[in-house]
Amino acid sequence: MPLARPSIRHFCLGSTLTPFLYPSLSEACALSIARRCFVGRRAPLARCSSSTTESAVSQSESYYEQPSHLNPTPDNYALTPFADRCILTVEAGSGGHGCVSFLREKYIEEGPANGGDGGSGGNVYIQAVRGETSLHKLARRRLMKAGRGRNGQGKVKGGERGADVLITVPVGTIVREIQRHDPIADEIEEQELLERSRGRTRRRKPKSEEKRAELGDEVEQGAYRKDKWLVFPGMVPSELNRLAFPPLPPPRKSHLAALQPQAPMWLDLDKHMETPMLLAAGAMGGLGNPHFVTPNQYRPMMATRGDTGMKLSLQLELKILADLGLVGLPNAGKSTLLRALSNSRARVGNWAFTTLQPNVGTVVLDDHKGRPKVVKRGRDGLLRDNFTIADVPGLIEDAHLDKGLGLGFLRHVERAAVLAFVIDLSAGDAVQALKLLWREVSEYESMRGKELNAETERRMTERRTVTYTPPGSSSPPSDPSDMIDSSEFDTTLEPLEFIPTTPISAKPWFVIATKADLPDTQDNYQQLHKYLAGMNEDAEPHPSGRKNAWKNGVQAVPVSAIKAEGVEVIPQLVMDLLEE
Ligand SMILES: Nc1nc2c(ncn2[C@@H]2O[C@H](COP(=O)(O)OP(=O)(O)OP(=O)(O)O)[C@@H](O)[C@H]2O)c(=O)[nH]1
Ligand SMILES: [Mg+2]
Repeated sequence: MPLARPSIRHFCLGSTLTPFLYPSLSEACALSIARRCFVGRRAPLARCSSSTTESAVSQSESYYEQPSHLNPTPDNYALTPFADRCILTVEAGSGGHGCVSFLREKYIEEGPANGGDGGSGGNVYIQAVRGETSLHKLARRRLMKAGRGRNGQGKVKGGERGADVLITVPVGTIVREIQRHDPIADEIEEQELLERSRGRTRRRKPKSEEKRAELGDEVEQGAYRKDKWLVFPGMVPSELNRLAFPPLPPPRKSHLAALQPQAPMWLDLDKHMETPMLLAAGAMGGLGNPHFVTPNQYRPMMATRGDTGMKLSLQLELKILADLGLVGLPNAGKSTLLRALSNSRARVGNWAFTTLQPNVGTVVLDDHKGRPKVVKRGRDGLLRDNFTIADVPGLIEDAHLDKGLGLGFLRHVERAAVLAFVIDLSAGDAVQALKLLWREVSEYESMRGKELNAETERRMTERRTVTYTPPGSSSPPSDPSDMIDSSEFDTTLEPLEFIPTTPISAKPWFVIATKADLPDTQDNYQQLHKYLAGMNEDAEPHPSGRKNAWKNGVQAVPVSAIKAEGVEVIPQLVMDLLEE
């Protein structure tokens, strides 16, 4: 399909009309722009004389025809792989097995037990880091598994610890637990239930066999369990039947397990993390045969197997945390604006839905090349030298009914501190366009509000611990062999529930009126300006129709993104609004 380029013929007329982008129209705006203008700013790129000459016409015409950074050909863009949702199964490492071994030396035929303990399994950590921008790598991997501990060896050599894994995610990722299978936690719970049913309120410390023998207690006998015990290699079944097994040692958890987030896990990683955070601690290794030496059994022929690591099925969702979110109809010029303000190479094309995934650009306020600095401090009191902008796919009328690309992408601007409504002055009534955008944004807000209520209700009724239930059964399995492999975890991807943030309508916002270089756009801008002035003076209601909506001197900035005219005022405006 041939790609439609903008018709250029009449553009030149517009550009001659906008040497300073409507200074006479908006005294207030011009004043504020002048106030915000940086000292030593570069002159606007194209300043035309008021008289339209032949040469000016042809110059302007060639300006629009010449591909440039701001007027790129549709194939001039950088597309980074992107995914903002994924399901990930993480598995903590299983413990290595204990070892059954005996000292054998010259003249010591039947030496004492000297089997080492198994190493513990590797841990799974998560870290939100600034450089990451997408979850696509995790979406492809689907399973992250920590290393298994090595088995113990003779001469009381303990097994090596399993390798840890680190999951790095972009800042702004929300992690929610879907399912959990923790065999040791289940075992501990089962034992506690058993003890409670026997009428013991407090767990008694198990006495050692020696102590019991001293006290004349009957020594408890355990039984052989294939999933728990390891016996001396080469032992035949008849020997195994004669072997007296001690009671199984109580289930053990790594001391690191106390640092794990409580179940059900819900993490909002909205800050850069200097150190990783533990998600799942590795399981303990098995005990070597010296642990089972008793006065009666000098050479125990058994050791325990390492514990199985816990498995977690997690849902990850990225909600980009940009300072400024661009909201606009398709083809309004959002991506061009992003290119004009940052070094982004977002795709630009003269058709709707050129942008299909969010783009984030960084506006450098001071590039150490003599460019004026916007002097503003962030909330932490530090001088800010940049801010980020998120450009998302365009919204259309009835997007809340899933038309166009729906409202899903609004979640990327939902957490932005400031919103900019990008309105195309050449595409009909700007006021109507602004109202339409706000209508869709309010629909999104009410949708999220309902989700929040449902989520609060759900959390109130939900049990604190999450247990794994195999498909088709209503109660958790009692036999560990019933436990199902992680590959059978339910991996349906539902949108994550609402995380309470500032309502969108309560965020500071302003309007960027684009394509101000085109002819016959001044009237449209004037109408928009009048409407916003009326709204600021309470003569007009807020376009969202909400009560506590923000309207603290909303401005409309006329710009020509394609020529980078008028965009210089945006950084200072955003920095001022970021302080609101
Ligand atoms: N004359 C003029 N044309 C512009 C301006 N800004 C953008 N355009 C043109 O408008 C068309 C659409 O621009 P985009 O930046 O792709 O618009 P968008 O809002 O990102 O569109 P979607 O990604 O589809 O939502 C392109 O042909 C741009 O060259 C402007 O300030 N003046
Ligand atoms: Mg775009």
